[in-house]
Amino acid sequence: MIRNAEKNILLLNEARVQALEDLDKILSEKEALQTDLNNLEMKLAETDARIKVTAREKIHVELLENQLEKLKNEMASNRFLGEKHDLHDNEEKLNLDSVTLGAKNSPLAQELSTLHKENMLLKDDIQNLKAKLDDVKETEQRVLMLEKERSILEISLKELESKLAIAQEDVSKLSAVKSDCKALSEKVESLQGLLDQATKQAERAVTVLHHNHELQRKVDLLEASLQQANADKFSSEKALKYNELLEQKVKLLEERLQISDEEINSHIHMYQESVKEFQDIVDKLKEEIKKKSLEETMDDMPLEFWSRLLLTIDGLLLEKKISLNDASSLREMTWKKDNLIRDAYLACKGKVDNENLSSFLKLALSRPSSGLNIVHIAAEMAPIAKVGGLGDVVSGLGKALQMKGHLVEIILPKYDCMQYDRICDLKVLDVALQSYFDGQMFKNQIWVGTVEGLPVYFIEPHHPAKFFWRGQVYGEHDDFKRFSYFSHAALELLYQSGKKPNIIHCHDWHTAFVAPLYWDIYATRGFNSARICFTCHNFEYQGVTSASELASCGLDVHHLHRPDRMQDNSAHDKVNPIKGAIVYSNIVTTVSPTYAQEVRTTEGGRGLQETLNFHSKKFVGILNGIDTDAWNPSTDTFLKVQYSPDDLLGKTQNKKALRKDLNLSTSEAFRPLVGCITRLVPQKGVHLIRHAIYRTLELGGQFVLLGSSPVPHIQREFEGIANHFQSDPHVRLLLKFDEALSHTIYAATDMLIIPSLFEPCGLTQMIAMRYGSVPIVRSTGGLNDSVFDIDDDSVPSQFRNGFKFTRPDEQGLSEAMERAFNYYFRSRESWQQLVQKVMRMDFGWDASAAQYEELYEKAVARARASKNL
Ligand SMILES: Nc1ncnc2c1ncn2[C@@H]1O[C@H](COP(=O)(O)OP(=O)(O)O)[C@@H](O)[C@H]1O
Repeated sequence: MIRNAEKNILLLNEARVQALEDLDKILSEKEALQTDLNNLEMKLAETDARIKVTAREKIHVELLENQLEKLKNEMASNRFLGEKHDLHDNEEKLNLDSVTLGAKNSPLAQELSTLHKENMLLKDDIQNLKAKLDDVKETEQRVLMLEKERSILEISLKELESKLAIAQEDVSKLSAVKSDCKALSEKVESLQGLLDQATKQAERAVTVLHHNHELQRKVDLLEASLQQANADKFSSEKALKYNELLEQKVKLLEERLQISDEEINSHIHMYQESVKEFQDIVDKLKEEIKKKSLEETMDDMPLEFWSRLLLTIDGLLLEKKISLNDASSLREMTWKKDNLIRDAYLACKGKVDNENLSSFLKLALSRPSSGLNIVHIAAEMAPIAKVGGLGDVVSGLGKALQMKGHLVEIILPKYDCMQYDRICDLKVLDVALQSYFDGQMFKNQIWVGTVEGLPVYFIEPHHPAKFFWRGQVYGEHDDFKRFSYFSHAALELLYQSGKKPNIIHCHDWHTAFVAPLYWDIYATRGFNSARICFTCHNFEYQGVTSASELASCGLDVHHLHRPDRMQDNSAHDKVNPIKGAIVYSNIVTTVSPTYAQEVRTTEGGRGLQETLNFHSKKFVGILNGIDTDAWNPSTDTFLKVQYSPDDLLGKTQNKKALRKDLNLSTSEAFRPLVGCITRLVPQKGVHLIRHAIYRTLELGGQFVLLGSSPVPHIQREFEGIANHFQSDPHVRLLLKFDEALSHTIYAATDMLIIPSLFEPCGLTQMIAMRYGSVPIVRSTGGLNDSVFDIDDDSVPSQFRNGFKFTRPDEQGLSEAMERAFNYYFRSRESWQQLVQKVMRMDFGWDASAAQYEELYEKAVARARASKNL
């Protein structure tokens, strides 16, 4: 296997070299063609110039021809006049004229003919140039073709490179297996040594045994002689003495025999011991190998494989190629990562089409499973459709739950503006899902693919309003319609595919409709296996709208437009989707414990405090995590140099590189670089961000802001500040959304500023810490739960990781910034220790996912208990 992989790598390398050579050739050909093209373009320019001269000469010729025509006319009129005037005078004039004309005519005719000739020549030239022009066009087409070929080659080169990367991964796996093998063979070798030793001892024992036999034979002989001697005992004195001697000898020999017997026994014992030891080790090894092979079969396929398999099964079911029973058995096997289904799928070469469908189906088995089936219905998912933290949560939490053995599936709208290159194996299913909206049924195309190893369903509505063909995720005038439509279609998909999820998890107001739709419409149709979990990522956005709008997605307005259901607590003629989800869900969460407290107060609840307090038993705050694979400075490919807490040199190099890229002064390497990565909305404390820029300059630092605003006046204000600092050596404002740049800023900065007025959770402070950028934050919401002040003695020192301020004003922020700068300038060593400490803190999803898991399990258990009653 190793050799094959190595061979494959060699082949890939050769192919890569070949492709590079081809590319070089094409490039040099292209260069030659480019020079030809340049020459031809020059000739063309020359020809143009000549054509212009020719045109000018042609005009000249035309002028002369006009003159000639005039003269001829004059001659004719003279002839006419001659009829009226005196003949003599006329003859004289005529002679005179003809002389003049003769004098004028002959050089003119000559000039005319030369011009004519020239004209002809020029015409020929033009023809030639046209032909050359055609050649040039042809060459251009060839260049275009070559460029196409080049891009095809570049694509195949990229493919080869990615294959190479996979092969290299295989090699690294193989090298791990190799080292295991090495360890095993070392063990076998030592066992072999033991065995050799034992064999030698056994051989020695056998020799001793032989020797003993020899002695025994001699003893026997001596005994015979003794008997003989005894017989002759009385015959002679000599014989007596000889007898005594012999007896002594026999005694001696017997003693020796006994010793040698003991020796043999001890050798045999030792031999038996070492054989036993050998057997034990062999048994242990067998056990280890068995365990390893079991582990390998569990882990040998990436999660991606299982997700793809799952989507294949769902596709077959939706396309009605397999029965619901078969589908659920196969889904369960996939969910349990069953070897049988894996092998069958691989045997079908990773394709389950009509031909091998029946053999694949034979594998249908049903076994009970311990994990839950969790379906997230959301408007965002990182990295394909991310606007803010919600996208990160859907994929981060989904991956963590998948790792814990649950079957996690995601349903998203199929936006036109997704990052399609991050979706694997995207394909459309041969099924048209019908869903209700505005009194009619509409067709939906269902797409499937995997994102970050998670199975994802994309719903593409065939609705004339083209709901998800808007070039953006949110911010459309008809968002309420778009997302209530999607919520309904998502439930319809689950219902029609016959799935029986344990948990349906919806997020924010965009999919909050799922809760009332599920309980009022779908549960009454028998689709009631699930419990609903609703997470509100920000209570500022509630999707409040006129009550009548609710009817479009099939909900009953009269039934829901009530104070205890969906009626908005402030605008009584309106409905509030978030309130509906709080009322209708089994579990309601928000994204940090502090924020969960804040929204239950009048100041923080945005009108929902009473509803939340009423439903407080099912309401809890769980701090979000971050995706530590996606946010990892030691593997981050967006960075110039990767680094880790044990090797911070890379961080310095990233700082230098960013300063250079942004044209900031690099003269003092130690000058602190402060960053801010944010949506520029009032929630984020825009006036404090502005203040932080000026304060940083006063404190001797540099400032980089990456952010954009959906609020026009804020965007304009920051454009003004950006222009003001356009060529400043210490401040740069980048007013856009740029994922790659955000990674480089986290890596380059020494501190990150987050002066939010309120912050449900906030991810930037956790990402910043992972990249060694110390957070300066306002103590609110999730910032309060994840950042602990360096100077706060009430917190154990190992948890202190940043600088916090309470009052949301300039003075509060300035004070925290000053403390941070003082800490930075006081001692490089202690700052570095702080950087290392914050980088090592665990902000992964594991702990938070475990809390969600517990909530889900409790809700499912309650549901089971109530069914059994
Ligand atoms: N201009 C930007 N360019 C790139 N990424 C950004 C930008 N602004 C914010 N982000 C990213 O969006 C996420 C913000 O999440 P969070 O702190 O929860 O704020 P919110 O969800 O309120 O916008 C982070 O991953 C952050 O890196």
